[in-house]
Amino acid sequence: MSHATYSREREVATEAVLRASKLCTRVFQNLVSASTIEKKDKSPVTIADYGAQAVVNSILHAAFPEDPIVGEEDSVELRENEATLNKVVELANSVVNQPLTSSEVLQAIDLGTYAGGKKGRFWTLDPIDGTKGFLRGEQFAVCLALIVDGQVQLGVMGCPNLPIQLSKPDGERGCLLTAVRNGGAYQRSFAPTSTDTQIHVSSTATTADTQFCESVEAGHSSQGDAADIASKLGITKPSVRMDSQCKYAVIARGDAGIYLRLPVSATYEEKIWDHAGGALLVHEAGGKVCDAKGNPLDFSVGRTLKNNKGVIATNGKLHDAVMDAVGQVLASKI
Ligand SMILES: Nc1ncnc2c1ncn2[C@@H]1O[C@H](COP(=O)(O)O)[C@@H](OP(=O)(O)O)[C@H]1O
Ligand SMILES: [Mg+2]
Ligand SMILES: [Mg+2]
Ligand SMILES: [Mg+2]
Repeated sequence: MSHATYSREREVATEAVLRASKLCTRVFQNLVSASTIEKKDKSPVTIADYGAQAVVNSILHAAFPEDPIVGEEDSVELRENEATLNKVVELANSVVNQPLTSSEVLQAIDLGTYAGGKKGRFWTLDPIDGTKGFLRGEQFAVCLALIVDGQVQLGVMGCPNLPIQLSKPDGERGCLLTAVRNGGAYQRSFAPTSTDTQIHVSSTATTADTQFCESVEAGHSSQGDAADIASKLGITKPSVRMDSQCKYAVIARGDAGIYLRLPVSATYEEKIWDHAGGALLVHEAGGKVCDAKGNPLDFSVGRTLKNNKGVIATNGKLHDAVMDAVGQVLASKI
């Protein structure tokens, strides 16, 4: 089968994500302390969010000046706060080759205001997915994806705190995950000499034996519904709770077989940058992704997944059984 390999896009996206990941780790080490956590001070993650978006957008823009970007952040509040802006500029410049001025940093951030849609190609960026995980020192991810005519073609995700092997939490951390449509899903470490290893979903066909994962945040996914679904599937092990699109990564690597993200409100629309790269990773690793009604995720309708409700990702073999249980539990709700 012939297909686009997006090799140049992949190379540039990898470089951008690795540099932004380095920036995030630097912010965590220098600015997050017991006292910021205790005070629920969100300023470190705000700085890392802006810095990572500036770095990724400026690298993308230099390589592909015509490509629009749908990014989570914009510079409106940053323009009001000079002290924060100075920190963002300093941090961004600590990971890029060509230093940026403050106005270039602001402009780079605002390259992310594109509306998305079904025609042409654009990037979508979540500079830090899992902001709450970042502040807790747990999982977060820098997530970048390329969407062409409404379909995700490339996903690159940097997960600085994710162990290379989930079963070895004290082993090497920092995973770079990449998927290209019809080209497979891959993982490597952050080490410059590391090379891609192809990854695959688990082959488990028995729901009762499966590890399921969900968000840490009760406000992002209905954990009550997830528990009811797990119980219908005969799953007795507690869920693995993890922030960010690292959940898609652990499904794609076969560490877990089911990811449930069940609607908590009738009005919330999932954002495309929260799912584009992760969904392609699972698909290319041999799994399946859809919404709570079984519909494919529709990345062609703007900045949100307004045609979908919730997200279910599985290793594929378990998909029908999971959707059956989801249907029973959510029947009267969606
Ligand atoms: N009510 C809600 N339902 C589902 N997702 C929500 C939500 N409110 C916020 N989110 C999204 O959940 C993302 C984190 O996902 P998870 O819970 O899987 O870690 C957040 O990304 P950011 O952290 O990038 O803002 C945010 O976009
Ligand atoms: Mg996010
Ligand atoms: Mg984010
Ligand atoms: Mg956010």
